[in-house]
Amino acid sequence: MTTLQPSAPPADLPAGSVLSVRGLRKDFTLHTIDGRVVEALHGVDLDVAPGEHVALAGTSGAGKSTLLRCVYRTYLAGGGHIWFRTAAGDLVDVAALPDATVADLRGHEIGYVSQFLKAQPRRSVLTTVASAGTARGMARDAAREAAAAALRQVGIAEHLWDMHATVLSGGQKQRVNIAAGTIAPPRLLLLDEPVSALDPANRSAVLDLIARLERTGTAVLSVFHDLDAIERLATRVVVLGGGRVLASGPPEQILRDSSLPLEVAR
Ligand SMILES: Nc1ncnc2c1ncn2[C@@H]1O[C@H](COP(=O)(O)OP(=O)(O)OP(=O)(O)O)[C@@H](O)[C@H]1O
Repeated sequence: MTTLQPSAPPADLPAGSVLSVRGLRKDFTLHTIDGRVVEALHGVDLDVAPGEHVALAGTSGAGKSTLLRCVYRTYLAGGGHIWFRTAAGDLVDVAALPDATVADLRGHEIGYVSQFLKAQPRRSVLTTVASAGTARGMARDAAREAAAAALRQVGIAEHLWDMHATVLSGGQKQRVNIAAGTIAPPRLLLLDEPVSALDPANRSAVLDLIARLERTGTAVLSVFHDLDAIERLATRVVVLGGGRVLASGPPEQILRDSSLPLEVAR
């Protein structure tokens, strides 16, 4: 994978932010359709502070998932910077870091939970969650204890813990996924529709867990297709449209602004 050229962080980034995205651009070239270019992000700026939960909103195709994937470096940015403040206090540009450093950050400081669990074959539910903890530096026994607590919290019954995660239902997998993604809370948690397959009771348990993480200082950048979840959890909503930031503000203001292109369900 290639990387952009590293550069020094600008002096005017907010002092306390965990994440400061500046001028982020991303295009996709569709080689199978005559090299057509899809312009997904056109120069996005946003900041997330510790304990802050920034929810991305906007119509389908606005660039929300692409933004999360650029921050996690699943996609390489086409331009701009993704400044991340590490636990050691260094500001690093995720868009320009070597792959090995990105892998290390993912292991310890930046978590990503999508709507799908990538379950390893023949690995039990408890081991799936515990190994996410050991990957973040927890001792084996502590990770198994924390995994049990996280599974209880998201309502996965004990008789399921020794089953292979691959055989669970969609909603069960999604809850195992969130337990694994939050077992050792990262400094920055990226959430891409983490409750899309859940019934109301389980959804509520997962939202409680995310709220608790925020109170312990985890910075969250999320996509929820659900106005309730945004109202309950977000401290700020950033509305994207056509790959640009259209508006940013507190949920109570943004979600009631009928002039904004929001696409969320009640
Ligand atoms: N891997 C890809 N290859 C080509 N185009 C892509 C790719 N990923 C995203 N896009 C395009 O980038 C644009 C933004 O997509 P993205 O998935 O970020 O939107 P979104 O706001 O998350 O939408 P939704 O709410 O429907 O999930 C869309 O036009 C999409 O087709």
